[in-house]
Amino acid sequence: MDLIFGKNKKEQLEPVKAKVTGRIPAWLQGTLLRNGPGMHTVGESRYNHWFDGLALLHSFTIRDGEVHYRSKYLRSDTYNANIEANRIVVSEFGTMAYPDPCKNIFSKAFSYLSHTIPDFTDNCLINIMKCGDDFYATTETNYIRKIDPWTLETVDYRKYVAINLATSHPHYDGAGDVLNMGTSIVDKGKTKYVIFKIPATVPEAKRKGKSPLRHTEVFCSIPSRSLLSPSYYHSFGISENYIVFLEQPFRLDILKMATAYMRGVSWASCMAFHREDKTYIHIIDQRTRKPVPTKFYTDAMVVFHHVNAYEEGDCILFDVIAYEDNSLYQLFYLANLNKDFEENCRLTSVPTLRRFAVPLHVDKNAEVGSNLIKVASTTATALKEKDDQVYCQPEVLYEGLELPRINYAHNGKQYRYVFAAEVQWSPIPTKILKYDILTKSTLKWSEKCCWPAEPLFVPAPSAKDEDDGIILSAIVSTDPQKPPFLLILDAKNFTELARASVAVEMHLDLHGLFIPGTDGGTRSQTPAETQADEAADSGSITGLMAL
Ligand SMILES: CC1=C(/C=C/C(C)=C/C=C/C(C)=C/C=O)C(C)(C)CCC1
Ligand SMILES: [Fe+2]
Repeated sequence: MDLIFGKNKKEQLEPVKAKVTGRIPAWLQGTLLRNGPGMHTVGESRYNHWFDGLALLHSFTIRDGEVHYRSKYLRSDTYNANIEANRIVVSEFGTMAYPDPCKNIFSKAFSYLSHTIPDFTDNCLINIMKCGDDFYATTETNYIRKIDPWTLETVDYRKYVAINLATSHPHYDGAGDVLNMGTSIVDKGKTKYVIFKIPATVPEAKRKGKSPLRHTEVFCSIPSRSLLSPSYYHSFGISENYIVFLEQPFRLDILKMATAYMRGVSWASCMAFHREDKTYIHIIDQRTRKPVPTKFYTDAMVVFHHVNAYEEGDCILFDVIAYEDNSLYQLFYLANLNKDFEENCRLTSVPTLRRFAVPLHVDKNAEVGSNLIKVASTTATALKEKDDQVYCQPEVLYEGLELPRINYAHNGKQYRYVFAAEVQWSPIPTKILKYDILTKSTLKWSEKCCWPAEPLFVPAPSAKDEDDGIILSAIVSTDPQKPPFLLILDAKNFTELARASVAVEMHLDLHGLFIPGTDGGTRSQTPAETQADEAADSGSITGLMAL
């Protein structure tokens, strides 16, 4: 297990050709670009948690049935400072670090001393976001990093919107505009959740060569129930007209965070799950940009991933992967992910796919205790309570899955299939599955000693059905005889179409995206082109030039 989790991975800067077996569909052309932690020790110092690892981007470029692989560490300030000091000098989720006192290399570190809420890491290890023509590596702090082979420019969200944390799971609308949300901790003492929009394109006259990020606008904000302990969240949901945000009782303690550096404790130790509290369900109307005033709530739970949300009849249905507690984050301490991990790494609650139903119009005269959900497609309930609150109870659809993906063309709309990794009592996936919400049946893929990453759906060009397309997943193995490979499954029947094996040490990644097209990855931007882009402040890049 240490091989998969704790070991530093070498970057593969030159593209290496994969050995393809089977047949890759001719229409599948593009680059699968993914992100995840790849370096867990620097010099003699080691990170405590798997989510602390330095971001390693990797990509599979598929063209005319051939696949090329490459990988590169994100040249963040954090990476550069660590490498230069030859030890960890920037704090991460589970590791508190101190700047190198001998070298004035890293200004971020020094602002720890002068701000109540310290400057966070720019080690963007979780996901990739597309913004207009640009791609960014993302994490959960205020930093995103434009991925460009020459500049690897850092972008501080705070230049455009007042937030200290942001999710690494933005949504996209039909026009490609980005919708994301973050938490503003220090805005005049009013802790709030901020939903913001970054347009994909800006009319030339307004753009003046500037990045679309300059046109970021606050869409709506929601005050935190508690000023000093806002909710932690990893994603949110959107339907055609609404946004779903869960204010869960898994919270950050701002006072603890402000003193963490002095006390020598990690950010993770400033988070706590309050099982005695409720989970508040905020529904924001995208047309009015205002929250629906009714107070909806459910029992305490921990959600990292929203799957989808859509409107049906007079209610909004939304699906999430939920836990009874926060044991997931506890299990990814590297000390647990060793040879005894089967014993050490048991989740105390299995992640379950739960469907919630929230009534959009609450009849003031409805009887207390009555179920306000009238749609026949779900057994989820929403009970009217005496103080006009509504208590929502979910329908459990499936037990034992994480890292959900859908056909994104169905995001916000009625949908049928969830692609995910199967996990039971251990957080590490051993199977990929397709769950059919309509028939409640599953299809699975697994192979001995194989550890699959999040399965990503790519639609076929002339797709008619929701599952007309393929599934891509990067697989690492614990069998030294079996090199890692990109698995390509037919999304309809889950049969293997092809695999592309590469003789490299591959890391287990977290999230990513597929960039369709034939130009990705083969052409590198020349320094002159980059300079021209930079001058225009647009920095357009395509495909694998991102690495
Ligand atoms: C550094 C930092 C944070 C980092 C959180 C991370 C890195 C979370 C990763 C989550 C993943 C990978 C979840 C997968 O499902 C916090 C807690 C926001 C608090 C502020 C400082
Ligand atoms: Fe995630």
